[in-house]
Amino acid sequence: MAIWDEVLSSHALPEGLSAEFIQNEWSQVVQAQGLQSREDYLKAARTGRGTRLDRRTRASLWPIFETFRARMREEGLAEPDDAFREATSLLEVDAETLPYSAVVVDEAQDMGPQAFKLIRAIAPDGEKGGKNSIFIVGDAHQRIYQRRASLSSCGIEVRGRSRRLRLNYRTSENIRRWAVSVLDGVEIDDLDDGTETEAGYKSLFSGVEPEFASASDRDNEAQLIFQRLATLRKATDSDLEAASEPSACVLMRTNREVDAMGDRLRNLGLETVRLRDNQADDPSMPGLRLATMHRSKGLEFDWIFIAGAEEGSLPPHAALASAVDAAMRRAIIDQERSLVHVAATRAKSFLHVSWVGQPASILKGVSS
Ligand SMILES: Nc1ncnc2c1ncn2[C@@H]1O[C@H](COP(=O)(O)OP(=O)(O)OP(=O)(O)O)[C@@H](O)[C@H]1O
Repeated sequence: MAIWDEVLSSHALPEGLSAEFIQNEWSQVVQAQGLQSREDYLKAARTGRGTRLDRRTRASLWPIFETFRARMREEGLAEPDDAFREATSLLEVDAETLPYSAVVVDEAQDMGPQAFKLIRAIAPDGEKGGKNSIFIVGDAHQRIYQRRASLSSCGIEVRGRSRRLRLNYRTSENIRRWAVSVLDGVEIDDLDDGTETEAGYKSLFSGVEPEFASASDRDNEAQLIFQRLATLRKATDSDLEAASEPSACVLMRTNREVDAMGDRLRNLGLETVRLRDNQADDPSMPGLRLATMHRSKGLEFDWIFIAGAEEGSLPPHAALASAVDAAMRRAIIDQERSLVHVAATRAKSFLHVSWVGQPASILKGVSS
C-alpha cells in the first residue's frame, strides 16, 4: 500500500525487522487489540508473534504506527478495524435504543476481535437482545486472512452452545481427504479458545481421486487443462442423465497468473468467464470460470483445476523471503495450506492440480 511504503521509507526500521513484519505487527497486535497509545502498546500481549520485541524496539516502532495512522486520517481513510472500533463505541452509547434484533455472520474464521466486538455491540447480551441474537458460522480450516479471534473474549459466549457440522454435502470424500491432508500439521482452532480435531468429519459420497499433472511450461499446463476438460465434457455428453453441463473453474494464486492462463485457454478455443473480486458470478453466462484462489472462497463447481501449484508460487517466494522468524514463516506457510484447502474444497466431484517445475512442498505426497 502506498501509505505504508511512504511511512516505512521515512523511518529507520529496527534492525532485523522487515517491512512485512512491521505491517503484521500493526494489524495483528495494534489493530487487533485496538491499541491507541504508546503505553498500551508497550505492555500489550503479543501471543504467537515469534520474535520478541523489547521495550526499546517497541518504543521505536510506535512512531511508525502513529505516522501511519496520521497519514491515513489525512487521506480520509480508515482500516476496517478502525471503523469497527468507532462504530462499536457509537453503538455502546445508544445500547438501549438499538433497532437490531439479530446478527447472522458467515466466514467468521477471517474476522478479528474488533469485528466481533462490533457484532456484540449490535446485539448486546441483555434483556432486549436475548440469548440467541447472534448466529455465527465459520471454519478455521479455511482461514486465509491471518485474522483470528476468541469469541468469548469478545463477549460472545459460545461454550456449550456451539455445534460442529461434520457432514460435507459438497465435496467427494476423496477430494475432502486430500484437501485435509494439505493442512497436515496446521493447528486448527474452534473459533474460541479450543483446538479442533478431524475426528468424525466425512463426506456424503465418494468419487474419483484428485489428479496431479506436471507441465513443462505454462503453455503446456494450459494444454493439459484444455485436454482434461475436453475428455471430462465428452464423458458427460455421453451420459444421458446429465441435465446440464457441469460447472468448471480454474484457480491460480495471483490475478496476473489467472489473466495469463485465461489468454492461453482462449487461444486454445475455450470460452471463459473471469470472476473478479467483489463481483458476483452470472450463472447465465456459459464458459469455464477463471479466478484467484482467494476469490473462490464460498463458491462451488463440479470440476476444479488448481494451476500454477509449483514451489515458489505456493506460497509466493517473496512472501516467504519477508519472514524474519520461524513464527512468521510458519504463519505464511499455514495460511497457504488453508488457501489450497479452500481452493480444493470448492470441487464437488473432480479436482485436478498442476504445476510447472517442482510441485509446491506444501502439497505433500503429490507426484504426477
Ligand atoms: N442438508 C443438505 N442436504 C443436501 N445438500 C446440502 C445440505 N446442506 C448443504 N448442502 C449442499 O452442500 C453444498 C455446500 O453447502 P454450503 O455452501 O451451505 O456449505 P458451507 O459450509 O457454507 O461451505 P463453504 O464454507 O466451504 O463455502 C451446497 O451445494 C449445498 O446445497
